Amino acid sequence: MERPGRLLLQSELRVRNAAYDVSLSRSLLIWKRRTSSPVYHPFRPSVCHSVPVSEIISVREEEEENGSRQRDDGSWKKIREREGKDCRQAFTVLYVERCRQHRWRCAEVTFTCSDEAVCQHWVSSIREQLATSRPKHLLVYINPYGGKRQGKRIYEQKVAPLFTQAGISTSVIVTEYANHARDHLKMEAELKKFDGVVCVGGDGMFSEIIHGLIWRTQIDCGVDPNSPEEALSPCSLRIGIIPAGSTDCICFASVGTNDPVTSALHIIVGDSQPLDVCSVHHNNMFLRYSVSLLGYGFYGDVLSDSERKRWMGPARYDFSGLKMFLTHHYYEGTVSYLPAKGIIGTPRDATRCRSGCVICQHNGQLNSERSEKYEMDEASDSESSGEWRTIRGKFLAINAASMSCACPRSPKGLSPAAHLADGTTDLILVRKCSRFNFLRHLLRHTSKDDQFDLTFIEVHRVRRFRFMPRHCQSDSDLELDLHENSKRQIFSQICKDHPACGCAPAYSSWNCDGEILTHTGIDVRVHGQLIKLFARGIEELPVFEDLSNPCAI
Ligand SMILES: CCCCCCCCCCCCC/C=C/[C@@H](O)[C@H](COP(=O)(O)O)NC(=O)CCCCC
Ligand SMILES: Nc1ncnc2c1ncn2[C@@H]1O[C@H](COP(=O)(O)OP(=O)(O)O)[C@@H](O)[C@H]1O
Ligand SMILES: [Ca+2]
Repeated sequence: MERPGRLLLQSELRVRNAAYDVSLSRSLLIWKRRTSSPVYHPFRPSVCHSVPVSEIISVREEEEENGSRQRDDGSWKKIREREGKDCRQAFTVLYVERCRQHRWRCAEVTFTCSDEAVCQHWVSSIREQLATSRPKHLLVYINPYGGKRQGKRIYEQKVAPLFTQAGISTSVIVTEYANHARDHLKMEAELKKFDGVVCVGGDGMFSEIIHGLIWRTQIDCGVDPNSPEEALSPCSLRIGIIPAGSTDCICFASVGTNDPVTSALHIIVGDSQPLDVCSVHHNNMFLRYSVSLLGYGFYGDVLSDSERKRWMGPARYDFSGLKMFLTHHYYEGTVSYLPAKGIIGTPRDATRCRSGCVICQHNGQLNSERSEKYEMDEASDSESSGEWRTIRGKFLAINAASMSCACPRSPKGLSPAAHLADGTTDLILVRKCSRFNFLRHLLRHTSKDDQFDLTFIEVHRVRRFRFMPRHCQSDSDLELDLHENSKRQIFSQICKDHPACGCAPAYSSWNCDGEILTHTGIDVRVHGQLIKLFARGIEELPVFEDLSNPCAI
């Protein structure tokens, strides 16, 4: 916890029936019970509370009317009788309170004092401190169709009242069809009017939002969004995610929980978390962006199968997950990748990306220096200097995790040590193995055991990678392979159209943040810290009492 710093204001105020020394600095609001209070008890330790100013949600004056007080929002609150006759003026501070499992809730404390001018001075001083980096106008998109179809209700009941309390104005659009939000952001939205965009939905809905926003930013900055070699311009508007989808992995991996109230509070206090974005191209043609999982094989098949079972809601993933595990398809192809050099951290680290992550800061800085130095073409430079590595094989899954991909199904995620904003993605290759071994790997996503500590798994931290399915390889490659497996190749082509015959298909599809890609051969490049979320990364859970707590001083 921060030290208080220079005091802006200090008064004796009352909380309920007790006198408190209350102080405000740029960083902290502290209220400490005075020992001279009439209700002071010698055997009870003095009570001291402190709240970082950055975690104050709002402050409101309690207005007096007919002997009782009325809140700014119109609800009635009897303060006078409770607090003694000399206490006439009151204000209430709403602030963030931490609960279990990274959840935040809104707590409040009402201060009273006899002097109206003092009271107003407090309210205006606190409001002044809240003025920085907080959103005032937000553009909200709600997907009424995602998850359990509760997006609209979640927003109206849990989020909108908090935005109102915090004095945030909103423009709300309930989407009417897929890609409505994306196209509105691309072509219509008056972005200058807003301080941020809010996405109410799942990972697929978030994907729509970033596609609209990144595209629009590139057009506004004169950057060609189609070119795989262009350095993309970062988006200035932050994005808030109110989880209302099926997996909500982007929210879970950046906040630590899928809880609409917690997300709303991170938006209100104006948190900022940069995020890496991968661009995906096919033959120099832009396909999509991805921030969490790009998965071929197992996760691609689960997604394709589950889309046909949307009526099941989020349970569709469990059904299709089990089905695809039993199907046990493997796919052949070539993966080439450009290892991330000069960075700190590896995918096998014990350290995790947490709030204020120093690895993201260090590597983020390195990436921006690199892109200034080598603006030309990093990829072809490195290709000629032989930095690319190539692996050919049979894979059950090829996954690129640009963040941990933690979610309620797998609380540590697909790549537990991946970072939100280090400019890299973790490329996980699961080679063909027995069902039993694949199950061991999958089960380790849900336990403490290392899912990479298996002979058929390899993981690399990369800046760029390419995948080419075997049947799309060059003629010379194909000639070599034909001798080895010509029969299978012919059958698998046929069997893609006739799955009933029981042969394995030749191709899977890519699961790109929960959306299916139409092409299998792809070129993926990480753009470090391209977007920003209203989040602060997962907070470290307190292990022992913080000795720098100002209340202990
Ligand atoms: C037999 C025990 C198996 C346990 C395996 C658990 C592994 C789960 C890892 C899940 C990683 C999820 C990565 C996130 C993907 C989402 O982007 C995507 C779309 O989300 P949404 O739009 O909110 O629906 N979700 C999925 O692809 C679901 C994958 C589920 C796999 C079982
Ligand atoms: N009004 C709408 N009707 C139908 N589909 C929509 C609508 N709005 C958004 N979508 C699409 O719904 C899909 C799933 O959305 P998402 O919010 O991610 O839910 P889920 O997590 O359940 O997949 C996304 O592909 C998104 O483009
Ligand atoms: Ca990353």
